[in-house]
Amino acid sequence: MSTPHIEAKKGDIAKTVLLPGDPLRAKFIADNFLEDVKQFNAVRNMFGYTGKYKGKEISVMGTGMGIPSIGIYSYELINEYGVENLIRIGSAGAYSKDLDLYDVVIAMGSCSDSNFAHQFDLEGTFSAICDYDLLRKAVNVAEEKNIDVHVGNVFSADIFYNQKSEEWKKWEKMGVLAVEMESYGLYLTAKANNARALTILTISDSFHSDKQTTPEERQTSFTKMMEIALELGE
Ligand SMILES: Nc1nc(Cl)c2ncn([C@@H]3O[C@H](CO)[C@@H](O)[C@H]3O)c2n1
Repeated sequence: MSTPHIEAKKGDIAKTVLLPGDPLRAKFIADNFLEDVKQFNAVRNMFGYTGKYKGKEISVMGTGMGIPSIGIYSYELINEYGVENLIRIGSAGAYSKDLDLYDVVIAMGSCSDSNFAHQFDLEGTFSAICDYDLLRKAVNVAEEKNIDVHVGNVFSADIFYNQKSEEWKKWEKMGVLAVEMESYGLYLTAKANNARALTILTISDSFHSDKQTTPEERQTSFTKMMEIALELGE
């Protein structure tokens, strides 16, 4: 079997899947953390792998950047391959001045300027939230590993280079911790298709300083969020 975007056979993908935006980060995780690794996807170079972490089966696959892209992959993983737990691990920009580079943020909720929710034709605004059990497990794992985590709202943007350069300050005033570009699409797709989802982010940029991480660091470091997410396999 296959889908328009994933060439895996039924049974190739574990019930829990880590979802970095960058397929090369998926390869990094497979190469450095998993055993008995099998690659299940290379369509459009959106690499996907299944292996074992501490004896438990888990998969990792890139999603690409943006809500449309993660909307495609999360929908097919849930509905064609029976994936139950979808855990995005990615980078984000800090809106909150309390966040430093490499801090870990867990997105309890996700705001957006996306139209992705229009498909559900709701008379009102749907609150995109993570799965509570996954959130609770992730916070417990972080405490056990002495990893500080910031849990709260994020902004899932459709635009990276926003011409309204001061727009982010309005979201900061509402207590939004950070900005990324996928969690909103993941949370809506998971809720609408009876799956569980969580987003764990590492701060790679800040709106309060010019400090930046390099693309190479973004691809290979950020291991704290990986270590938390890998423990969430069932
Ligand atoms: N809008 C936006 N802004 C900032 Cl400051 C970001 N820092 C990291 N990302 C994430 O990294 C990619 C963009 O570089 C996206 O997948 C997004 O999720 C960011 N996305």
